[in-house]
Amino acid sequence: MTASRTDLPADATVAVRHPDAPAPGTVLPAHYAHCFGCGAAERHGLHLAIVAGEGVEVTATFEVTEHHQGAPGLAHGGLLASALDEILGMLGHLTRMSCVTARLETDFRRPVPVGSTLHLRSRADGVAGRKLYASAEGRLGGTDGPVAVRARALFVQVGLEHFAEHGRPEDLEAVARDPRLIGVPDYTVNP
Ligand SMILES: CCCCCCCC(=O)SCCNC(=O)CCNC(=O)[C@H](O)C(C)(C)COP(=O)(O)OP(=O)(O)OC[C@H]1O[C@@H](n2cnc3c(N)ncnc32)[C@H](O)[C@@H]1OP(=O)(O)O
Repeated sequence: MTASRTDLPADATVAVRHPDAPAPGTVLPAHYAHCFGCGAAERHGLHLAIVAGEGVEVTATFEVTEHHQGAPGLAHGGLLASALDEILGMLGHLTRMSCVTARLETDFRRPVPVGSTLHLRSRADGVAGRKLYASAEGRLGGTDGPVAVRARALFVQVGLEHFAEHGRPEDLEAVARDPRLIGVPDYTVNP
């Protein structure tokens, strides 16, 4: 099989849970109130409530509704990838790395019907310099249910200037006025 750009490199080390990471079972704060994946203020968002697990692992449940359709009665694949991206990105809460998705590889194994509950789980597979490698899955109906979607991802650690330089000015100004819109702790910026 051809090597993938999300394969763990030989120099990768184990991802370490930050000593100040929220305890297992804690619902993690949204990293941004208007985030499509986890923000409560985003009316059209997924509103994922993501829970810290043991080690560098998080979980969430995603209720698939008629607003998530791609084909009649079935979830849209891009939207499922968004849910996986979100639960993968939230691993940064546990490692205290401010990361953005560089690569996301998704396998769609089964159709996901409207009305189903997708049980999402992600975990960090390793770290190499600024790169965090992680994988995630979504199971239908229960944590032991059949795997419907699976993803592997590479996140790259960025400094706060990434957001300051590239974000839309009015949104950055809104955050400056109300810092509570950002729900991340003090991240480690330089590894
Ligand atoms: C708080 C976080 C919450 C997360 C919320 C959910 C996640 C998201 O939706 S994030 C939004 C979507 N993602 C983005 O907008 C990111 C857009 N991309 C970028 O800004 C840049 O390409 C970025 C930051 C990823 C990398 O750029 P840059 O900082 O210049 O680093 P660069 O030197 O190119 O790459 C660093 C390393 O990653 C590797 N890399 C970068 N992109 C990729 C890729 N697509 N595939 C494989 N490897 C890659 C590089 O090869 C390099 O490896 P090495 O260190 O071994 O040489």
